[in-house]
Amino acid sequence: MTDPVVETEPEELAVVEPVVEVEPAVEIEPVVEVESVVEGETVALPAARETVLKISGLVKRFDDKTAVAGIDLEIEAGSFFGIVGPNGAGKTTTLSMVTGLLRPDAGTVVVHGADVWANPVVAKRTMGVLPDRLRLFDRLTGAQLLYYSGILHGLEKSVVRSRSADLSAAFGLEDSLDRLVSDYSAGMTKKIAIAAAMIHSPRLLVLDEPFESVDPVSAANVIEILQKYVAAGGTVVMSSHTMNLIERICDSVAVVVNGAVLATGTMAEVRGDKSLEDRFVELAGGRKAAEGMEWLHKFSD
Ligand SMILES: Nc1ncnc2c1ncn2[C@@H]1O[C@H](COP(=O)(O)OP(=O)(O)OP(=O)(O)O)[C@@H](O)[C@H]1O
Repeated sequence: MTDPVVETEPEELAVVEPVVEVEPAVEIEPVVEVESVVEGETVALPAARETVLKISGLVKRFDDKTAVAGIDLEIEAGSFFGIVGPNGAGKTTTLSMVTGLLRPDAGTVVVHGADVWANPVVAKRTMGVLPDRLRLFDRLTGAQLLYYSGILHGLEKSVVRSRSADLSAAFGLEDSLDRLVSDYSAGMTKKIAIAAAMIHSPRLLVLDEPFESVDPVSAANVIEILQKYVAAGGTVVMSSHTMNLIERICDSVAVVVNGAVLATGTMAEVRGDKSLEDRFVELAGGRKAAEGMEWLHKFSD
């Protein structure tokens, strides 16, 4: 098969004035105040926020292994939602079914009213996805990957160019846009993949382990971009093993163990009076004592 020919103008991209602000997502009112009369007094009540993502009865089996055993979650617009769980808990399997990459055995996923499996074109239009294991077209340059991502989402070329410039500046990738993505470091690959997921300003970003391999300075940068996106009404759903990071940046969380949600709610509700890490370890079945490894303490030479 011949390599795809992509029309990009990297030189032009490089000279565009970089703007660090990422364009805000599709505008959604973050919190709506409504007037309500209670016993003669007028008080402001927060209106119910729109549900962006509704996961109902999601199940996935691989032969005799049940990876996801009936997950229900409802995520509101403007949430920064973290999914945490031990290795093999079913986080990636769940997010793959949410984003239309893996067909569920049972259950439904509805994104902004559109069923991901019954109405995939509409549902996927409102989503930006950072998949597990970075399934990217890595024989493209960074500029080409951003260009393709924008054009495939139906953006005008001029919009793709200006957003590519904004994103590459915001993610610190301006000097690497002409290099093949396959030659990027793990952290750079993650950043270009997140940038590609954001280029069409989706209402919902689903990010599987977005900060794995990303250095602390870049992570702080990416977090700031995501926080501004959420403040503008966008919604982030991300998985991570890094408890203090999730605790710091997410307002809501779900703890998934053995394919089931053991706790979900606001960060304060799930954490209680503990740290998220202690609560997580408690829900995940406690720490394992490292016994039976005495051979490791007697060196073979
Ligand atoms: N394609 C597959 N074929 C067979 N088993 C699979 C497949 N994908 C996942 N599994 C199994 O499903 C379970 C859940 O895996 P999953 O990758 O969703 O976990 P995870 O919570 O994302 O783990 P980690 O934190 O280690 O990435 C595991 O037992 C895994 O071995």
